[in-house]
Amino acid sequence: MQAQSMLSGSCPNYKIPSIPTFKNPFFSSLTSNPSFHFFLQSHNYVSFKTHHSPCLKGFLKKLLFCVNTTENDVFEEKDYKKPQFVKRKKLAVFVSGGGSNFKSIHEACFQGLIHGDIVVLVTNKPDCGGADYGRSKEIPVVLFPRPKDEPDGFSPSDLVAALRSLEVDFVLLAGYLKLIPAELIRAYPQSILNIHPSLLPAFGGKGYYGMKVHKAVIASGARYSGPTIHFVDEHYDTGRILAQRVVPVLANDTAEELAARVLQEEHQLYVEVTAALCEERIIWREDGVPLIQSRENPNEFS
Ligand SMILES: Nc1nc2c(c(=O)[nH]1)N[C@@H](CN(C=O)c1ccc(C(=O)N[C@@H](CCC(=O)O)C(=O)O)cc1)CN2
Ligand SMILES: NCC(=O)N[C@@H]1O[C@H](COP(=O)([O-])[O-])[C@@H](O)[C@H]1O
Repeated sequence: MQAQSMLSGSCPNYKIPSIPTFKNPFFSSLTSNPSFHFFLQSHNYVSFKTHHSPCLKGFLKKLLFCVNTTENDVFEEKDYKKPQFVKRKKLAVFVSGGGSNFKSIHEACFQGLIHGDIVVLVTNKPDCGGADYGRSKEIPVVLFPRPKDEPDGFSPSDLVAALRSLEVDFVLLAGYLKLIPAELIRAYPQSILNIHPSLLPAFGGKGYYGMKVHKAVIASGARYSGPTIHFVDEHYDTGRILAQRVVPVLANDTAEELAARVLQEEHQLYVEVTAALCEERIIWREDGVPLIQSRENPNEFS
């Protein structure tokens, strides 16, 4: 039996065919069914609990295969009587500056909006605002990369080992201004996100960071800008785009005014995306485009 795509949260790293599949009437029966919901099972788990109404029971058994399963792994119906659990995730955040995105994510974890915890802060600027905030919250602060001619700081292999020992699940770059080495990217495939303050692929790449981005946007005459969250690959800002928000660029905007408008959207967007990441609601389309599955309506993707 050919492995088929699945849509529940019970099997991460699954692939789905291109969007037309979601017009399949089965999906509407799944999500329109009032009994399909999930709730926070405990501090450690988010559970996807499906009260098996008759129409749902058979449907789930047919549908819920993962690409990475074989016939032997077909989930038995009994499996679906037990709620599907999602483990609380461990996050590493990388900063170089003020750390307002880091703070937004940390606060969202504390408020229960993100099913995860920040277990380490990594920075190349140990005296930056983000590092100060991390220390004030008793989050371990790690220096990376090791500055030239300085004994402190981690090498790439040290950093990977440290993240592994802390059981980090995902890495979030939030205003980090150094190139992430291939070693770390290999160690965390499809698990490193970055937020950039323009609508990539425009105004991205080497030299495009902080106010430089907003100045270039205004100078270009662009009428819209906004944050992009993308997966990180070996180059600056070329990884797969996961989410964007659009804000207007006003005729008399200064770079500072535009930066503030974009940053406000960044804070909301990074919390929403990190929440989806920690709830395993990121789904990879067959053509390699990552999508976010709606929490409220699992057959809706954005
Ligand atoms: N492997 C990757 N590493 C990083 C990425 C990425 O996409 N892949 N994103 C950056 C963040 N970023 C844009 O979002 C970015 C940061 C810095 C630069 C840049 O030109 N940096 C300067 C040095 C600046 C400094 O040290 O003050 C440079 O490399 O010359 C461009 C884009 C984080 N890492
Ligand atoms: N190219 C990377 C880049 O420019 N990142 C940008 O740095 C700022 C960090 O602010 P914060 O430290 O207050 O989160 C944010 O605007 C982020 O998009």
